Amino acid sequence: MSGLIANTLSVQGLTHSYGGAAAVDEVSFTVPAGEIAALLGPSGCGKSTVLRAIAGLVSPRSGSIMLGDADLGHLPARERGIGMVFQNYALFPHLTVAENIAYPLACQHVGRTERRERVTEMLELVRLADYAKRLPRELSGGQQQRVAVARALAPSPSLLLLDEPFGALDRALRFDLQVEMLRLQKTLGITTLIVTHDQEEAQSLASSLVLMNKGRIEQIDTPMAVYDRPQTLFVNRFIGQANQFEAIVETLETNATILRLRSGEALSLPRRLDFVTGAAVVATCRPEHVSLVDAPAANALAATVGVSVPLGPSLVHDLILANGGELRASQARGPETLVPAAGSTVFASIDTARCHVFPAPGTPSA
Ligand SMILES: Nc1ncnc2c1ncn2[C@@H]1O[C@H](COP(=O)(O)OP(=O)(O)OP(=O)(O)O)[C@@H](O)[C@H]1O
Repeated sequence: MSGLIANTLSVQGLTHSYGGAAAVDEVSFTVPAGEIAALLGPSGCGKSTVLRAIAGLVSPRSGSIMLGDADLGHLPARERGIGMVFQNYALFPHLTVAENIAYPLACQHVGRTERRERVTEMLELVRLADYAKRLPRELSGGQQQRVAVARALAPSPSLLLLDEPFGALDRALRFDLQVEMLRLQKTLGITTLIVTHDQEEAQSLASSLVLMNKGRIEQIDTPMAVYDRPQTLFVNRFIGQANQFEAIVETLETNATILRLRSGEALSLPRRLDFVTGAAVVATCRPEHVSLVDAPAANALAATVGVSVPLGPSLVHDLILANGGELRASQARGPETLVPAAGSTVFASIDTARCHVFPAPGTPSA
């Protein structure tokens, strides 16, 4: 496609409330020109409200939304040059595939010949050239969504907004369409913002994740950084899996910190944490940073095997700690890997260099 100039999307201090309660509070982020960012967070955290404000479908109480040099806040929705794709496709049921794609062009009074050329180009782009004359109900869910994408792209928008675009599709099809979407986005180089509550989808599509919770931003980072270096307990628990231990900071040394777990055992971390002695904290570790050993050792917690489940290339163990708490461990699985019997006693060795420690929720610094 020619003529597309990618623009940076910049959202600053966006705040909105429906009635009294704040739905979005001082949200700021940028999506660099030509990149994909994902707005990610649990249901009700305000993702769709941010998207609707950018699209011009709600008027935020305050904040600015810029696309390149254009202040979108002063433009009506139809003049913002934004393509949108929703979860429910929203195709016109009585129009053919070609007519659906041509519709926004007709609204813009694009001439018949140019319209036809553009529809052909879009159908080829989403690989549906043979389906032009079909009605939406004669297509699969995945094909309907590709038509919705083609229709959004037909008027050459400067920004593409996707709201849970693959939410209605099954897992395998979702993956196919995500790959397809990445190919399209790379081909067109269009600045794209996708809203999803599916962390895998966000991680596979976006170069940057904007993590939201209760109307606020918790962290903005690359998918790898939010997984490896979560800044809050919420992010740590929302992205991937995390075992959690309530603990007190017992000793702070130059290059080590000893945490006393609620269960009475100690964990020694090979770095000095930025807490005071006696602080209530929550330590977390990913299942892949817990390994099973058969003898007591430093940073190894006595446990009983609840169940061990092979999940593709991994063997996942659900362990029960001496104090009744649960702990999940995950190890790479080979043909020779022994599966421990349920009820057997093991020691769960925690890689404390990979643990994260956060203020306990409810403490003054949390
Ligand atoms: N039209 C509305 N009127 C009143 N409250 C609303 C309206 N739309 C959303 N809300 C409220 O605003 C908050 C944020 O909603 P929003 O739809 O932006 O969240 P979301 O993160 O997109 O959720 P989901 O993933 O479930 O779609 C929620 O508490 C929701 O109940």
